[in-house]
Amino acid sequence: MSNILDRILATKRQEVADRKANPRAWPQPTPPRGFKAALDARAAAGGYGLIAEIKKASPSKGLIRADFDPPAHARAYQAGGAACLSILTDRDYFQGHEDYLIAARAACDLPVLRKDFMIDPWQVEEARAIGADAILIIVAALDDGQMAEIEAAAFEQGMDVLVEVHDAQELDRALRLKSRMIGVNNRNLKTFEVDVQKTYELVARAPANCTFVAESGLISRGDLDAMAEHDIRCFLIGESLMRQQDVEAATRNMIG
Ligand SMILES: O=P(O)(O)OC[C@@H](O)[C@@H](O)c1c[nH]c2ccccc12
Repeated sequence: MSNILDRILATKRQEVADRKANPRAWPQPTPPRGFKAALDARAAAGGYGLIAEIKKASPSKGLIRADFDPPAHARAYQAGGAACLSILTDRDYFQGHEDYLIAARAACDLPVLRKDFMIDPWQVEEARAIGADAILIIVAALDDGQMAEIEAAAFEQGMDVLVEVHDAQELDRALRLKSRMIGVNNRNLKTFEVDVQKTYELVARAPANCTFVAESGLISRGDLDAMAEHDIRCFLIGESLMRQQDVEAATRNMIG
């Protein structure tokens, strides 16, 4: 039985093959905006470093936001105090699009993570070409050699890398890479189960010199304050902000 992550990766392999065969031409992007530096600056100043996600839909929740407007959401997140953006570009499972990233990034000054399933360094070049300032490496999706190759491609383009893990074994593998920006996804991508305890479990095993990001299932200011007691100050939040009519106010209430 294949799980949802396996299905997504199978679709992605086909998509990448099609894109390589019919590449789009992109305008020259502006230089990378420091993604990790923006997060670290907020945490160092005693605040919360928020990666606010622009997500229309997901395989676990279906449609999340009907009046989906990436540039407006980008401006609202920035005005509400977010440090960075995460923008889903996967079409088949998240109703994302690379044009959403281009439009959202042009509408604000925040560094942007291309949230997609990276399986090939070719996608890293494409990510930079559309303006991404950081990419995601999902440890559960790749072997060590693939991860290192994708990371090297990103660094070569001046981008940061968020390395995403879900258990202690994946964290050990993540720490063999060079990036010191580690995300714990509280959602298991194979079952969709969400358990914020994952963050608490793994923060204890992460080295002090890394930017540690708690991801998924964070709903309230209280969730963040509880994590801050454990020195977790950076967060990736999508659904709970995207569901609010007033995204700017919701963002400010979450981290202000
Ligand atoms: O919407 P949430 O529960 O706040 O979660 C955001 C983000 O963590 C989630 O979208 C995510 C984390 N890692 C991923 C990998 C692929 C797709 C999506 C994700």
